[in-house]
Amino acid sequence: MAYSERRLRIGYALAHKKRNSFIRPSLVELARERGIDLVAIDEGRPLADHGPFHCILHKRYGESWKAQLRQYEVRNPGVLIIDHPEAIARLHNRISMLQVVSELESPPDKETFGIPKQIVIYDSVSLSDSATFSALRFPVIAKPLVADGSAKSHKMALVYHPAGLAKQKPPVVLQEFVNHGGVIFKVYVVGDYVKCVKRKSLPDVTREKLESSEESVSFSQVSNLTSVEDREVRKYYEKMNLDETEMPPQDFLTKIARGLRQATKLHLFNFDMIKDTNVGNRYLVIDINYFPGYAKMPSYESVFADFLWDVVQKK
Ligand SMILES: Nc1ncnc2c1ncn2[C@@H]1O[C@H](COP(=O)(O)OP(=O)(O)OP(=O)(O)O)[C@@H](O)[C@H]1O
Ligand SMILES: O=P(O)(O)O[C@H]1[C@H](O)[C@@H](O)[C@H](OP(=O)(O)O)[C@@H](OP(=O)(O)O)[C@H]1O
Ligand SMILES: [Mg+2]
Ligand SMILES: [Mg+2]
Repeated sequence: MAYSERRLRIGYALAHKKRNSFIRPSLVELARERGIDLVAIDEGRPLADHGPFHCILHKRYGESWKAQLRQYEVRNPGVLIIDHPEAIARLHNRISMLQVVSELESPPDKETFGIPKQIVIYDSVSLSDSATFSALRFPVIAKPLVADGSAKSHKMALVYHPAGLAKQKPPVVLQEFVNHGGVIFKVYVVGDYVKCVKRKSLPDVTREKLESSEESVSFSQVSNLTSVEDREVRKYYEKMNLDETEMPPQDFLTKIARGLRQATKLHLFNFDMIKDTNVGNRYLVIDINYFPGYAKMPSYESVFADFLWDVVQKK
């Protein structure tokens, strides 16, 4: 790629934790060498007092912030907002998030994709009414409906039996648990760039396990776990070899990523995918996250420098 004399000014508005994990010196330096200046947007001052920017990267919420972005765009029609709050909001609800996947056409390839069967429950009365969840097979995962990045929104439970539902807090999504060999594929999307990595996931649930287990078990952010306390689970991971798990084909992932990008109008997200062990070559998307932990992606610095340069040129 030819980098001209032109320099790009990219403003970023990120919460403290995100800023620390994403805006690393290695990113700032590589971007600078390639003619891109990454400039912090100070939360304590109005956005209008900042700039000018070619592009604004952000993961910040709230009505005031949304209004400021709208106003900034009106006053600076050349600025590129990555991404628009209305588009991001779709990922803050675990039903609308996966609805996008269901609307995509699964390619007539060897591999197919979809989402697990799920329902949403808004009140405690329905949680104790077996008619509500008669269409679901247990175990299920109870996930908070809201997925806004808060610690609460990551708190889940693997519910083995209907009796375990009483403890769950509506509004909650009940999603069928699908055995997938304990490996999850995290597919990072940065514009046209698509990179898949493997991570540890929840272990498969055998029939014996289902019969002998208590009603439910709580967990949070399994794929980011650094230590595992449960002895049985630890043994499962020791036996499982992540390296031996075959990656889904890149062109298959690229097609899904492109479909999701077009449908959501988002540039920066990742999606979690599992492979159903009971159905050959059937993949299920279970989660989509806006602006995920990109620094865990190999060479994220150059991927972002290329992306920012290209996306501003296209505007
Ligand atoms: N339907 C499912 N079948 C099997 N395992 C699942 C299913 N849904 C979720 N999991 C497991 O639970 C984990 C957490 O679920 P999910 O990804 O929806 O939560 P999250 O808190 O939004 O995660 P993230 O940290 O990626 O935002 C997954 O990484 C996977 O290991
Ligand atoms: O990259 P993966 O493994 O998918 O996990 C990410 C979550 O999905 C993101 O939601 C986290 O970012 P936020 O804490 O800003 O929501 C993000 O936090 P990070 O950027 O601080 O690493 C990660 O935990
Ligand atoms: Mg996830
Ligand atoms: Mg998520």
